[in-house]
Amino acid sequence: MTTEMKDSTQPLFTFGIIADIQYADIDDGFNFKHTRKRYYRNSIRLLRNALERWNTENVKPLFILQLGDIIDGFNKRYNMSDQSLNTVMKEFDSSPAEVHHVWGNHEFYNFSRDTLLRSVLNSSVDFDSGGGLPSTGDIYAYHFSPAPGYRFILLDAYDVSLLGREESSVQYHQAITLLKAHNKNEDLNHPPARGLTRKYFRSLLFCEPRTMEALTGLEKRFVKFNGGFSQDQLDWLEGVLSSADHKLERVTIVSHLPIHPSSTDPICLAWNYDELLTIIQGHKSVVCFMAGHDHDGGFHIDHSGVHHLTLEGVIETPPDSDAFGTVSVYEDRMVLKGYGRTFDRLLMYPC
Ligand SMILES: Nc1ncnc2c1ncn2[C@@H]1O[C@H](COP(=O)(O)OP(=O)(O)O)[C@@H](O)[C@H]1O
Repeated sequence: MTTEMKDSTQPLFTFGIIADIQYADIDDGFNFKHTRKRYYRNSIRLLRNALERWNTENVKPLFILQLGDIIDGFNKRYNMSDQSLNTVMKEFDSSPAEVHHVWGNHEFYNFSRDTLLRSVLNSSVDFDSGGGLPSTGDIYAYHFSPAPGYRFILLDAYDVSLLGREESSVQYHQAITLLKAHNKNEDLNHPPARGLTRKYFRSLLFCEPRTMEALTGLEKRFVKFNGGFSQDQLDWLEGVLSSADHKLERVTIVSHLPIHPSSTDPICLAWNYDELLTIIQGHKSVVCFMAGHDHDGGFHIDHSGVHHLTLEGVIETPPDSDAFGTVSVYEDRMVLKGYGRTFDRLLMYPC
């Protein structure tokens, strides 16, 4: 190989990914169902491990994607929200690259939407690449292009939600109407009836979509700790993706909530995941969708060849392990190098 020829093993660029740090200066605990241990103090040590790794990689990441739930909701109860956010952001000071922050439910347990928009967690302020924001001012979504031919889009999965929205807002009204139509429980964090198993569902392939959703447990997503994407945001996304198609870009979309039922426990899905899927499957530029929220992680390649990666959560990762990754971007693929609980994955672009 001559020196002029491009070395195909050398990535065009790399980036880091990490999800659900949920830091709090409190003793270890458990998730709601008491099935998973949560290591609240140690999560900052695992973030440190990730940053140390990214700082010592041969090819330093160009940016880091922090996929939401950076501090835990318990901070609010102990009046430690600002203090804990400062602690985590101090760790990020040693980041070798710019950090893009996604917002999850725990951001809204700690802060109002207005506060978040004015906070260090609003990375759109630094990285909006010109006209990148939806026209409605308080949707936290933007896109950026770290290298020619590549675009990343951050979505606001709590745009229509009971979390972070004023009760008088249109979005709150839409959220409560939708939730109550699907969830009859007094406590809206408690999911609606489970539905039947997937095995039984296979024999019922031809039933109505709504019945199918109930039977497969997809209705479980209608809980207060999830949210959805407004029509304004979907219209904006359509526009960004049409432009990316036109420019023959490779697009990766990120949100706190996963949008493919096969990439997560359905209790973690965005409410209108189906509308998102329809949009991204209609745009050939999209190669990958990354999310957090389901701490067990998940992965699926949909019928359009789009990769749906749900990253394992730091908060439920034992102190002797890790949960983060470095993604190397090539002309025909992305390669995820996972650490600890996070798997290595080859993400070939759809043809
Ligand atoms: N089955 C349930 N019934 C009632 N509340 C629940 C249920 N599952 C979760 N919650 C509540 O919803 C919120 C989010 O749940 P949690 O498991 O802590 O989510 P996360 O993974 O985002 O931390 C918490 O306040 C939790 O207590």
